[in-house]
Amino acid sequence: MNSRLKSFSHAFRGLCDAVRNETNIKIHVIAAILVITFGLFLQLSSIEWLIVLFCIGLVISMEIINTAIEQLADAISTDFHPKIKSAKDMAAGAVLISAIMAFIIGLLIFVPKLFQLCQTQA
Ligand SMILES: Nc1ncnc2c1ncn2[C@@H]1O[C@H](COP(=O)(O)OP(=O)(O)OP(=O)(O)O)[C@@H](O)[C@H]1O
Repeated sequence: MNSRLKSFSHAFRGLCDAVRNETNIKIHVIAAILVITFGLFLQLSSIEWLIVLFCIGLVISMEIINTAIEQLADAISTDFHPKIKSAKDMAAGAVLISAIMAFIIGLLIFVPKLFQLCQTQA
């Protein structure tokens, strides 16, 4: 197989493994499907779609990197090690920041749209 195609298939296998085995990633994927459905219903503008899709991609990517770091750390040692603690906590912190930012951005985009919808219905 062409080496580029091989790298792509490894990446795709990693993605499938992550979604199949990691509960947190499953939750993020379900949340992403709900947000996209809601976005279609509220007819987001192009720029709003760009921001929403970027946030979804960022949070899921961060969660996958966090899982990869956890697995790598566990493969090295499951004994307590301050550096492993620090690495795992930092990776979890990165997920937390991206999720909080995505949540705030989601509120800024969706709440005014919902108010608009309620006003037009009233
Ligand atoms: N080998 C270790 N040495 C030191 N601290 C560790 C070690 N393994 C885990 N920890 C600590 O325990 C926390 C939880 O680690 P764990 O690997 O269980 O991830 P988790 O929070 O269960 O992640 P997830 O829910 O995404 O699977 C880490 O953030 C870290 O603070």
